[in-house]
Amino acid sequence: MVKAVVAGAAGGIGQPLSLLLKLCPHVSDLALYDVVNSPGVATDLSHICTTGAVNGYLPDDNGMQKAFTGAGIVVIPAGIPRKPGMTRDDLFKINAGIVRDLIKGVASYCPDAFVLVISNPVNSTVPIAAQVLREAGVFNPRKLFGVTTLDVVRAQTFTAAVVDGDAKQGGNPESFKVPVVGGHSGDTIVPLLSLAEPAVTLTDAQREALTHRIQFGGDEVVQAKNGAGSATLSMAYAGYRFAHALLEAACAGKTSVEPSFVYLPGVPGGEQVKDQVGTDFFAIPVQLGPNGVEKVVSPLDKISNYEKGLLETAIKGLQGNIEKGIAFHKL
Ligand SMILES: NC(=O)C1=CN([C@@H]2O[C@H](COP(=O)(O)OP(=O)(O)OC[C@H]3O[C@@H](n4cnc5c(N)ncnc54)[C@H](O)[C@@H]3O)[C@@H](O)[C@H]2O)C=CC1
Ligand SMILES: O=C([O-])CC(=O)C(=O)O
Repeated sequence: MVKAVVAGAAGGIGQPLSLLLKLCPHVSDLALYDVVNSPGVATDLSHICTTGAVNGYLPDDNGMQKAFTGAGIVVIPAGIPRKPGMTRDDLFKINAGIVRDLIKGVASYCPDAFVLVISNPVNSTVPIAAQVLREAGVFNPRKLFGVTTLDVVRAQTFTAAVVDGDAKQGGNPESFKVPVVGGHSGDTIVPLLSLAEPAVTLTDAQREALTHRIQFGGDEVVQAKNGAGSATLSMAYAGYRFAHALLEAACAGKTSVEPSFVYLPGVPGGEQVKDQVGTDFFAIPVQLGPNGVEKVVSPLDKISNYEKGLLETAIKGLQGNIEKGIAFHKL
């Protein structure tokens, strides 16, 4: 069992994600850190009759140090969300500094923890996190993850919705596995529908519409919430799903393969993918083990020509986002 930290725990994602972690059998101790309201959220959750203490911390009185010390996993959904008309990159100005400061805390107080970055723009905040950890001499690329699971969840759900009604193709979202690679914003998101399991048969028009819906699923929620933020509940589910898979591997020896945005040169099998895509950071299926990334399980040799085109576009956008993150915290 491990101590888990949620940084940004009082927010729209942080609260339901903390609830799910309170139910997780691998979490012995839940530390909720935020600049506001975390003690209240912690007290509320502490009445739930699952084992494991819950404590809330604010920045004063060395709250970050108390929250982070001894953590085995730190999940970071801290920072501002989008409003209609904004891109994820528009969040960089504020969220870059928030992530940098939280990762400094990780480096000082729990350098061995798994670090799961949810805060947007993920394509840039993960490179920032890597830079801060590297500067502190504690960067372990096998333990740093940009959480892209919501793209995978959407790919499952939306694919099932398209094939629903076709008895041969199923229609139960939970039965689908669709790898999603690249980054986490618009056309840097590359769903690999040709590798869906079970296989799905789509017309060209269906494939294009489905790809677009997965790439811009975040915008769908931002528009529907109409100024009240972006995806929170589906993100809490996705963040928990990834954290749970990692803790199953770390605490119960049950490995699984999940896509995540990782530092390619630092993970086993990552160099070959870097040779193909040219970027240092990339979302790719990775096998999870007790120490984090065991190895990359790349599907890139098997993708369709249509997906090769998507990948080319994705790489162009991704490169700039990564460079922006690196430039923000130059060593
Ligand atoms: N990776 C992904 O797939 C997704 C990422 N996101 C991103 O997650 C982030 C959070 O979204 P929401 O929860 O909806 O926002 P929110 O505004 O509801 O919550 C953010 C929380 O972070 C806290 N916070 C701000 N500065 C902090 C600091 N320095 N230390 C600790 N906590 C701090 C705030 O007080 C607030 O409670 C956004 O950047 C959003 O774009 C959202 C959905 C999906
Ligand atoms: O769209 C946003 O800003 C939040 C997000 O990353 C998502 O829902 O995928």
